[in-house]
Amino acid sequence: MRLIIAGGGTGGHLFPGIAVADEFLARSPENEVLFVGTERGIEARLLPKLGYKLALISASGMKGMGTVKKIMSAGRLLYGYSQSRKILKEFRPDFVLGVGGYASAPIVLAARGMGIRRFIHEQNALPGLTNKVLGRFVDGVFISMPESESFFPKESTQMTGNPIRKEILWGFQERVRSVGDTFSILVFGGSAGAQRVNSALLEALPHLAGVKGKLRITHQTGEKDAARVRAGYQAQGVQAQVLSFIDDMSAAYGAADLVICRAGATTIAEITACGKGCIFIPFPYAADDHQRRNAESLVHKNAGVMILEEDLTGERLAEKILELMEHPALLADMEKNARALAQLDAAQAIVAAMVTGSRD
Ligand SMILES: CC(=O)N[C@H]1[C@@H](OP(=O)(O)OP(=O)(O)OC[C@H]2O[C@@H](n3ccc(=O)[nH]c3=O)[C@H](O)[C@@H]2O)O[C@H](CO)[C@@H](O)[C@@H]1O
Repeated sequence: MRLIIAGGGTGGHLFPGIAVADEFLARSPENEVLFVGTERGIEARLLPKLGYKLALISASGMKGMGTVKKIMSAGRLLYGYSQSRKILKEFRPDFVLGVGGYASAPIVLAARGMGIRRFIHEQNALPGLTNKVLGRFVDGVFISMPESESFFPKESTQMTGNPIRKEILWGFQERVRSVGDTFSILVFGGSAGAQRVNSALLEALPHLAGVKGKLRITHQTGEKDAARVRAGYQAQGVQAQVLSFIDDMSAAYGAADLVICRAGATTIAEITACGKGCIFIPFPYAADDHQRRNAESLVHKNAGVMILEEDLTGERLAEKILELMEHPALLADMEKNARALAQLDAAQAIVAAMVTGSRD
């Protein structure tokens, strides 16, 4: 069988797609997967390294744009639609899965026009514009959080969870925690890094001076901020491994006693799968403030704590870190509650539903 996985742009859309692709290929040596995305998305950088084929189409978003840009964007989507028809004719997939991001729209709609079975997966508590529209034109909608159910047709929507890459699932079983008197913190700001989170950490360091010898920090900054953040740690004499992107998230989660991060949906799914205590700092400008909703789904179950950006100061962040460092029982509770929310079989459920054509 052949499957097209369309969409991406950011890691939060792409990585669940990769988890589904791995599961689909594991089912039969005859199965084939083709990804479809844009040259600007993270897919163009990552998929070739992983050995996946990627076809590029033209697409861009429209939300929040002026009239001229909207017209240009509509033109790109139309062109993307005709490119998608060509890809579908050549690859002849049995089904198409849109994983969100604007690149999924042209191909899912072209699949509809050609009578090819098509599905979408929504990672967030509040769906993005692309998926809200596509939900009406697909055979099945897979959701990750119950909060998004009401945005899609009831009869074709299935709660599966958010697929997690196998290396992260396996890493969870092999995780290594800090030994002795050290405390490991993993800081990352979603797939692109987050300048505001980076600054907050640097601002927190003076308030953590009393424990700085115990801290082992791994900090992902995003491409543009690595040098500044590295210099910030050095200036304050705090040991930290500063990276622009972390390729091996499994090891990074495994080693962490505490995670400090944004609240992208795929991050949230991984935190639950790995059972990590977490301080979430939602990105306040994500569409419809969906990161806050994502974080709340854990915070309301005492499976994480949240600091909103409007309340974020170095001092506040340091206070939370110290509280969790000094009260391991609080952290252990959070870990247990996070793990209870994990849905570890999302990739299997999605592939099973697509292959059998039935909701299971
Ligand atoms: C600003 C914005 O709108 N971001 C959205 C985007 O976030 P973003 O792309 O940041 O996605 P998530 O936070 O959900 O996931 C990040 C993914 O990147 C991986 N990772 C991250 C850092 C790193 O160095 N290495 C690495 O591999 C993580 O393990 C995870 O798999 O898509 C998510 C899923 O639709 C949304 O919930 C987010 O709101």
